[in-house]
Amino acid sequence: MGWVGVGTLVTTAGYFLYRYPPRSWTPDHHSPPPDPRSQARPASPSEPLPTKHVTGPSTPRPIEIEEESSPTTPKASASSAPPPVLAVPVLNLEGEPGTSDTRSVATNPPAQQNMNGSTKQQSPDRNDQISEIKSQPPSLTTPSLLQARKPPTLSTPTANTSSLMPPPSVPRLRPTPQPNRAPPGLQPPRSNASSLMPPPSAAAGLRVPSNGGGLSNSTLAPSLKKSSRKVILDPGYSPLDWAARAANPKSQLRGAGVPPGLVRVTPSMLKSQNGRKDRDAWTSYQGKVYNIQPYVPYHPGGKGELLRGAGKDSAQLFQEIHPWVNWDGILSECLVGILVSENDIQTENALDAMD
Ligand code: HEM
Repeated sequence: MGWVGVGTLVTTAGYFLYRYPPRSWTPDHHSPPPDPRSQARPASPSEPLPTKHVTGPSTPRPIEIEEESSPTTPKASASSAPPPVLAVPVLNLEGEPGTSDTRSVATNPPAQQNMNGSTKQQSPDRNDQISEIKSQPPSLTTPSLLQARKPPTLSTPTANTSSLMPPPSVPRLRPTPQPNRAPPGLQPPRSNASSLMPPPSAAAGLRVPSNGGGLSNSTLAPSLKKSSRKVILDPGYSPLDWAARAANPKSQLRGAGVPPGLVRVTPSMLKSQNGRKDRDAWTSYQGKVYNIQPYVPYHPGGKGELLRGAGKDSAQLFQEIHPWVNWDGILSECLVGILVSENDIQTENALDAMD
């Protein structure tokens, strides 16, 4: 692929250099040479091509070569084969202009036919002669070199028409790697540690990760999946109102008739405290029993939700719905006692009886 591209580039460049510059050069500078060239051509007009090509404007090119290497070309022709040598340069130089010159449409088809037929037959001779010419006259100028290189391009006559197209990809524009950094003024501000913290909320001080651990997928799932089931609390029952009430020692949040100090609560006792029949609602959480009755009007989830855990352990429900809520921070003043088994109470009562 690379060689093909290089070859196409060379051929196109050579073609343009050959086509345009020579026109300006040949008529201006070398008007006389065409005559000798035309004279030299008749010597080789064994084929019909040379005659047609003589009319082509490409005649001056060979003249340039002859002018520079005119003494050499006759020598080469004399050494190898005089008549073919003279004919070969004429054919090479004239073949291109013959095809390139579009003066008359009628001349083109024969020129191509001649090119096709002649190139196939004469291409090896041309190459040999061209190589001889190159080797013999070391003082060949750049245009001569270009002309010598052109024959390979002429091997494909269609390439002349296609060569009119712009060169494939001579100027390869490599996109300069632009730095991704934006101007200093446009750079986004670095996120501080504070920006990553959750926004403060009214109950922020009351929320802590449950079990002292970080948030897990299970903890975030309920808040993302379920819509808010919060209820509209009555005036005076906001979280702040509850905090104020909990801070008041006269509130007696543990319930009336509860002895001071922690009470040993059996499962049967807990079950009886279900909030019915004018009894306070107790619930257990992590081995501790709380009186949740005073918190019912303050519960953001509503009375019914909170009372679902009345008379039993609410750890599972609590963890499923809002594990981030600081249970102990909210209900610390509602702590009644600790949950014990029925056997423990019986043995204790037996020991008390023995005393
Ligand atoms: C049987 C036990 C409980 C159930 C079934 C329950 C149910 C609920 C429900 C459904 C919500 C609304 C959640 C939402 O916004 O989508 C809620 C919110 C809340 N509950 Fe409970 N709850 C229970 C126990 C408790 C307890 C014992 C406390 C206090 C220690 C409490 C404090 C809260 C708080 C602070 C919110 C607001 C949460 C927030 O704003 O993110 N809940 N509860």
